[in-house]
Amino acid sequence: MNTISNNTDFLLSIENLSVSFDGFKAVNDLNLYVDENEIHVIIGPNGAGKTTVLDLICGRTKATAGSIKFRQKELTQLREHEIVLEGVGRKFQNPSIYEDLTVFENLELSFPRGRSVFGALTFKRDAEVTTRVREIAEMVFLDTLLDMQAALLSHGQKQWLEIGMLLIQDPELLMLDEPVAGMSVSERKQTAKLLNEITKGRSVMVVEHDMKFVEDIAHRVTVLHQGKILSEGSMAKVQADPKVIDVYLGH
Ligand SMILES: Nc1ncnc2c1ncn2[C@@H]1O[C@H](COP(=O)(O)OP(=O)(O)OP(=O)(O)O)[C@@H](O)[C@H]1O
Repeated sequence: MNTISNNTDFLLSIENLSVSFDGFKAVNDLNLYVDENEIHVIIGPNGAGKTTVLDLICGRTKATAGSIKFRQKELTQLREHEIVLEGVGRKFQNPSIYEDLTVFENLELSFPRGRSVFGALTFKRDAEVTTRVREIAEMVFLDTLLDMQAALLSHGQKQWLEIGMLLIQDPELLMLDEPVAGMSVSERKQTAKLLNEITKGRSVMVVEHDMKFVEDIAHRVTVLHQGKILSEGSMAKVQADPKVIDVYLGH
C-alpha cells in the first residue's frame, strides 16, 4: 500500500523517507511534519540520523525512498541550489563565513541581489542592501561590529553571522545543525532569543544536544533513534517518556 498522503497543511511534510548507506538504514521510513512558524527540534543519541535528515531535506544526500514536500513541491528530485531557491536555508555545524571580509561584507555578499565575488567592480551598494544588512546585523547582535573583520569575531559571533547570512536570503525554512555548540551560557541565551524572534514568518528546524537550549526554543520535539521516531511532542512530553530516558536523556 502506498502510505504517502497528500498532506497540505504543513510547510514541510516528510513521508516514508529512507536512506541506506551500504545497506545500513540511517533513516528508516520516517514521517515528520513541520508547521508554519514552528521551531521543531530533533534530538537523539549520536548516530540516530538527525544530521542525515537535514542532509536529505537540503538535497546534500539523496533519499533511497519516500517524499519530502515543501509547500506542495517535491524536493527529493531537486538539486541543492534549487532547494535553496525554493526557500530552504541550511547552516552546518562549522560556520562557513568569509574570514577576511568584514561583517558588513559577509552579509552584503549573501544578499540575494548583492555583489558576487567576481562582480565586485560592477556592484553599486544601494540603500536597500545597506538597510537590510543593518537590520539583519542588529537581529544577530552584530550591529556595532559591521566593520570588523570576521576572523576577529568570537566563535559565537561567527555562528550568528552565518545565521544572519542565511536570514538575509529570507528562507521560509531555516535548518540549523547544533547552533549553540561551543557557545558560552550567555551566547546560548541570546541565540534562543534570536531563534524565537526569527520564527515570525518562517519555520526553523534545529538539531541540538543541549537540553536547556532545546527547552528554551522548541515548540515541538522529535526524538530519533536508529533512523526512526522514538517519541514526539512537547519538550515536557518527550522528557517524561520512559523510552527517551532509556535511550538518550538518562545517559
Ligand atoms: N554519507 C554517509 N555515508 C555512510 N554513512 C553515513 C553517511 N552519513 C551518515 N552516515 C551514518 O548514518 C548514521 C547517522 O548519522 P548522522 O550523522 O545522521 O547521526 P546524528 O544523529 O546526526 O549523530 P550526531 O548526534 O553524532 O551528530 C551514522 O551511523 C553515520 O555513520
